Amino acid sequence: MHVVVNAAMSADGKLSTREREQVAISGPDDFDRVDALRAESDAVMVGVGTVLADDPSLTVDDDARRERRRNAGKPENPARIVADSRIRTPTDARVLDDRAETYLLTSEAAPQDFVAEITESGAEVIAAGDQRVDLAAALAELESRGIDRLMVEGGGEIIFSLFEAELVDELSVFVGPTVIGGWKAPTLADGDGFVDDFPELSLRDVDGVDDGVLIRWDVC
Ligand SMILES: NC(=O)C1=CN([C@@H]2O[C@H](COP(=O)(O)OP(=O)(O)OC[C@H]3O[C@@H](n4cnc5c(N)ncnc54)[C@H](O)[C@@H]3O)[C@@H](O)[C@H]2O)C=CC1
Ligand SMILES: Nc1nc(O)c(N)c(N[C@@H]2O[C@H](COP(=O)(O)O)[C@@H](O)[C@H]2O)n1
Repeated sequence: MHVVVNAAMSADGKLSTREREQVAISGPDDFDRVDALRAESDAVMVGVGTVLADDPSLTVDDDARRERRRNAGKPENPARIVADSRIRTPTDARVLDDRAETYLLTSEAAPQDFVAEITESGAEVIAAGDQRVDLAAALAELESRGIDRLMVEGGGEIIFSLFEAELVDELSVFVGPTVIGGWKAPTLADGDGFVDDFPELSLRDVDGVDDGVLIRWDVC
């Protein structure tokens, strides 16, 4: 499986505010690039923190891109994946609507009545890990279901865990023309953080997009 992490951060490295409210950091050209990246992916993944904060749809906006997917024999939207160890995804979350297939990655600690409720909402539950989602095992399970190209949109906690598990192949970051600030505002990689064995990145390219910069790295 090829895993691409894509996110937008402020010039000071924040993904959103200390209140975890969504901020449009990207401009129109970057949002369009993100839409194209979604359309090229088999699935788009977020952590449940992002579902609770943003209630994203994770679908492809552009009609022509959806039509191209249909013409290629694919579902019009990529599958949606939420890492949600104990099932905190609300049953009325947009990721559970019928516009795309949805997988919830959970752990053995997920209450069985929640599993039943979420399955009834139409999502497929994949349990991997005791207390937290074992991302390597869950991604291997997704690969066996035909997901070869995975785009991860965040947030900071799930991005850190994917780097920690050495599962990221590519990182693209849009650095936008704004300053958010705040010790408690989420950053690109939160979690426990590394103290050594830092993941190394190899610069692929840098482009001016909107009033910011798009930086793309391969993970070494
Ligand atoms: N600017 C951008 O591009 C983006 C910004 N955001 C922002 O990020 C914030 C949400 O980020 P976070 O709070 O960090 O939440 P997150 O979206 O990274 O989800 C973290 C949650 O995922 C679950 N999880 C299950 N297994 C896990 C594992 N192995 N490792 C880590 N987490 C696991 C846990 O419940 C954990 O609390 C929101 O404020 C949202 O607006 C989110 C996505 C993109
Ligand atoms: N690429 C990007 N730029 C920003 O400025 C952002 N705030 C985000 N946020 C991500 O996009 C998701 C919203 O998805 P929908 O448009 O509702 O499908 C949000 O949940 C974050 O993952 N991304």
